[in-house]
Amino acid sequence: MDNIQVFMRIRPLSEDEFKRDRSAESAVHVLADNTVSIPSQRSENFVFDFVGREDSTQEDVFDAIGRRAVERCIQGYNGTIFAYGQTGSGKTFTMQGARDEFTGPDDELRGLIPRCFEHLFHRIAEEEARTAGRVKYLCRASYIEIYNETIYDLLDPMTRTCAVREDIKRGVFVDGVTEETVQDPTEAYDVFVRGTTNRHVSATSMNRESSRSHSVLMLVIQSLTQMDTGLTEIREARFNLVDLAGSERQKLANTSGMRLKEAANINKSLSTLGNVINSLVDISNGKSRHVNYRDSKLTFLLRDSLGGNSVTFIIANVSPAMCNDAETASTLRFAQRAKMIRNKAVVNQDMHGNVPQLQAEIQRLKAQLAQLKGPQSAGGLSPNGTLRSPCFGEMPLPPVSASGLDAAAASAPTAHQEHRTTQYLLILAMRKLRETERQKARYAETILELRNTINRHRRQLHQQKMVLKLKAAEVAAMRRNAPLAYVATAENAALREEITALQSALSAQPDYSDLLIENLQMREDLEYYAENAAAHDGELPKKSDAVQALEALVISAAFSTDFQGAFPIIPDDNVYLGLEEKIKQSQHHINDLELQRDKLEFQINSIEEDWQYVNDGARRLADAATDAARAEIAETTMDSIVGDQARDTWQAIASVFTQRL
Ligand SMILES: Nc1ncnc2c1ncn2[C@@H]1O[C@H](COP(=O)(O)OP(=O)(O)OP(=O)(O)O)[C@@H](O)[C@H]1O
Repeated sequence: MDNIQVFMRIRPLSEDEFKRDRSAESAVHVLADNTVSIPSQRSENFVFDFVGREDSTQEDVFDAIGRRAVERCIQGYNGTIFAYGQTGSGKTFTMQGARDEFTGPDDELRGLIPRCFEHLFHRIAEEEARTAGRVKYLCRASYIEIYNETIYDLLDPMTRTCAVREDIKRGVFVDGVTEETVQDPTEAYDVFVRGTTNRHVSATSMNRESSRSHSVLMLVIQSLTQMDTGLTEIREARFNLVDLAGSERQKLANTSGMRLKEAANINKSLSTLGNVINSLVDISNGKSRHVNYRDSKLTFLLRDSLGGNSVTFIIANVSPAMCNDAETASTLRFAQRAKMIRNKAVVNQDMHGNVPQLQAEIQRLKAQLAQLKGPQSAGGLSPNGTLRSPCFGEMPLPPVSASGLDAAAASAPTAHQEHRTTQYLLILAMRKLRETERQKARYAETILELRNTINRHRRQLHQQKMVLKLKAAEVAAMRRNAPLAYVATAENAALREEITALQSALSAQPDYSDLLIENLQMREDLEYYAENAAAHDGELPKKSDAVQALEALVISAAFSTDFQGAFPIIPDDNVYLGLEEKIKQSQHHINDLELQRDKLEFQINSIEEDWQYVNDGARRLADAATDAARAEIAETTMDSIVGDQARDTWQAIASVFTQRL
């Protein structure tokens, strides 16, 4: 059992970060070659297998990680390198390098991927030469992107999306993904560049950012060794180079539509990764836990890399800036936890040969078994012709022909060598048997998990139906209460009409000032007449009497009934303002009610739509005749669903139908 190896890499401070912090002080303090802390976050000390400082070169990182990973893959072990960290922390720089193009082995800034290609093919050439051609290597490369919980084939962007599947023979694999044979670093790098270009093109045309998706470059390294017996030993290692999406949590607030779905899926896949790691850490500490690998495409696909059959390396990339110290601390905590996971890597090997060769080998082995293993040994032949194994108890042996025994006796000088071959083949058989047992246990676990999920979703479905009913009742009640809204609207309309009438009456009324002007005019006239009255005393009334009379006339005229009828009453200003305020309040109230109604209707519609998709999809799944058709229905239905609960339910239903999704 080997722990996952964790390497931390601090990138140099960027210009923007320097401007923002106005300081070049690093948030990360390197205390020793493998120990760091973040004082501004009052963090504990973090201990890793290797700490790459700001001035670490790409060559340093390759020497610490890439070279070791390639060596293990050449021997037949699975290997994985993950680059983890917040957006902009240097994941792509570490994995790919500074440029999108491959400028050759002299480029100092090329990353782990090109360097691994170079070392891999250099070692293959060495091994083939050392064994004088008895060992031959074959490499295949594929390249995928996981975005929004969907797998895209980056080497064939025109194809539909791919599905992750599992079977006893191949383990977990991406079904239908393009695999290209590569024979040297340039061919391998060409595959990588093509995939990267397709990723950028898709990102631009589909309006998505590469920092929001995971990319996985997968190499299958097969070695074929020709044995003296005529049999061929096949070793197969899978080497995954993974550039993860930015590890910061995506904000769901003020996000909607595709962006909301995207952010929710990134959070989901990252939190699943965190949950898987937490469960594995618990298991390493002796607790019994179920690991939910199937909760995200990434963890399911890379199941072996986390707690399984793989030599795994995690590179925790961080920024040194003070403004990123919280994210940096979070990355280091994640990496610290991941370091506790224990993997069990074994060489993946198998034997192949034609039927006569295999039959001959079996005969020879049977003979050796009969000859070399006595009934006294811990594992050996019992008198009744069965093989006692320490692991499996008594197992019946295939019949041994007399000629086989004779042949074995005749070949006594090579008995020791053949005994070793027998042991070797038996170990292989045992391993296979154990692997099958483990697989069976895993299937049983998965079935149990699915049953639990289905039951949980049944309960959720029931609850959702209840919620739906309640919401429908609420809407019905709102609709019943709608007369209130109508009353308010009618009241509002009546008030508006009243105001319009008042305004038109106001404009139709002769201006009071006109009357005053007329009054003043008349006063002037009166003064004129009064001045002349002295000359004509006795003919005209006195000036003061005339003014009084005129004023009395005006006042009495202004309040006479006839006058009131001719000029509508001007409302008081306060009444007018009060009315306007009332109208405004009614309008707000109506708007609120309408908003609430729209919101509820929208929620109900999306729930109903989701369930419609789920039901339709389930019906179509039941009718679908082939696995491929079922997988397609499962994928397209999933894309159409927005709500999380409906998605979970659909995943459970779809996986029951398709069994392997
Ligand atoms: N060790 C380093 N030395 C010099 N420059 C670096 C280093 N690491 C990262 N950079 C630079 O920092 C910037 C961000 O790096 P990069 O794109 O690799 O981040 P990332 O983590 O992959 O971001 P995303 O999640 O958005 O893909 C790039 O301009 C890159 O060239």
